[in-house]
Amino acid sequence: MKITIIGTGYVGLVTGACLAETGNSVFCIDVAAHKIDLLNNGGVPIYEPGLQEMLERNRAAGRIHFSTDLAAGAAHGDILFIAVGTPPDEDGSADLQYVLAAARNIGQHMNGFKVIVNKSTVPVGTAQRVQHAIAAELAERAVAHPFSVVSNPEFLKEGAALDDFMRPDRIVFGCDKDQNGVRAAGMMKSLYAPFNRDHERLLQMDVRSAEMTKYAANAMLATRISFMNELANLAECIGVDIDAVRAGIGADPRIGKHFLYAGCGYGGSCFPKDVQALMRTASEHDQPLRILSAVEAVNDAQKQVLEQKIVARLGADLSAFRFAVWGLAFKPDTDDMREAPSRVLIAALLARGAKVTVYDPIAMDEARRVFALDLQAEPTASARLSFAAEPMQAVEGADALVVVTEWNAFKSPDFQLLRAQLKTPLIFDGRNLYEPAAMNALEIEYHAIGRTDEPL
Ligand SMILES: NC(=O)c1ccc[n+]([C@@H]2O[C@H](COP(=O)([O-])OP(=O)(O)OC[C@H]3O[C@@H](n4cnc5c(N)ncnc54)[C@H](O)[C@@H]3O)[C@@H](O)[C@H]2O)c1
Ligand SMILES: O=c1ccn([C@@H]2O[C@H](COP(=O)(O)OP(=O)(O)O[C@H]3O[C@H](CO)[C@@H](O)[C@H](O)[C@H]3O)[C@@H](O)[C@H]2O)c(=O)[nH]1
Repeated sequence: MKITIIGTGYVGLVTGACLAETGNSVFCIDVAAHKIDLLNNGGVPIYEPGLQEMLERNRAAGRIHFSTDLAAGAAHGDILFIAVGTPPDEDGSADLQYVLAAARNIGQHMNGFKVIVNKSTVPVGTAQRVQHAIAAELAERAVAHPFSVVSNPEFLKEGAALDDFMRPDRIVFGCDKDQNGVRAAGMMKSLYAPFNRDHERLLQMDVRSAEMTKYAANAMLATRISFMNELANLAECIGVDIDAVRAGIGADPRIGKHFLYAGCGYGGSCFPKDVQALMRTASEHDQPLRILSAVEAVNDAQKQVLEQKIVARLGADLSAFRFAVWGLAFKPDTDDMREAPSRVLIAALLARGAKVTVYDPIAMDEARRVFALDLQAEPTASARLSFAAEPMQAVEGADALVVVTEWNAFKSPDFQLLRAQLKTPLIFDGRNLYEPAAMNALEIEYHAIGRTDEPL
């Protein structure tokens, strides 16, 4: 099929690559000319495992093209995916300006029957707004091309995006019941057939329910994490190991063992903004979601837990100390630092006068960009932040190591070397990577999340 993807970010680029991989002719559009130039020169603007290779393969086969030409994009695809950002507005609601701009562009240039698919995460009712935006442009042009707007939210996780897309748990899509909607549903089923070989993955529903499903999924996952983080904080006070509790409750299939890890808070471009947007929708309808208010408040507090542990151990004035920080991305296997807990921690340490040396296996370029912005008004703090070329270099002569992201490379370091490199054998671990008993044996003082130092 002929497919156009509008927006070549994490979702658009992965969607485009995977649909090209299954043989479709894919045209990717973005307003950011530098991204399109990079893609046309063989580069990839984001880090996502396997993406570079998949794009190369499909580019060589002539199945994927990149352009800033919206008119050509609107003409190319029978199915047009909108995969642009929906960042939080000032009041927490999803900012739909990019989605509606893409819709207007489609209306200005479409040239026949089109299926327009909302892939972006958008509030209930957005498909209708997209529909009106396109219809208004068609009316302006005095043409009457038929079209249908479909909701097809995306559930991929960064760092595992290709696998999630190629082998999805489910593909949710919502279509209208009118003639164009039925035609659109048929085209969606054909497009996704290669990802639905067992005939169990496609979940068709009405448009509004599909829109809501995305927010419900992220809100449920965020709730699990805040629940575990709050229990972890209690566990520390009463001599309980949260990791043992996780194993114990996770064995119940009604709870499940996945996505139950306590840590230093959830980040990323999705959970924080989607929890906020759903709360906003709820309060607009006078149905406040009290659980989600708590989920958000717990997460904001959890991002400060490492700082609190450091202050409890070393004092409020940290100007005599230098900290090594391992992990900057909001999770492993991505370069994405949007809402990353590392940013909250590093800002707090610098504000308390500390020196900080950071290391991340992939996100170093992004970190330089992000901290240049975060610290632009604070040159003295900025001067106390340095970037290491490898993990042990960050640790050398540091007063403590703080682990913020659970990259594989941090899971089994040479502990003897680590101990020797640190000025003080002191670790604060926001991701519970190490065994407290083993740290005891190595005479490393170890502070983790919700764990005791009792040998297991
Ligand atoms: N990142 C994820 O893991 C993930 C997963 C599932 C769903 N989502 C949702 O998907 C959407 C996109 O997220 P993302 O992380 O890919 O965003 P992103 O910021 O990485 O990419 C968005 C892209 O859209 C482009 N763009 C903006 N306006 C445009 C326009 N009018 N025409 C063409 N291009 C335009 C931007 O230049 C940018 O390259 C969001 O709604 C997000 O909530 C994200
Ligand atoms: O047990 C866990 C699991 C995750 N996290 C944290 O939660 C955040 C989000 O992680 P993850 O969900 O793996 O990454 P995302 O790429 O943000 O993916 C989420 O957000 C996407 C965008 O909406 C959805 O498509 C995905 O299904 C959903 O998992 C990260 O900071 C993790 O460190 C924990 O603290 N404990």
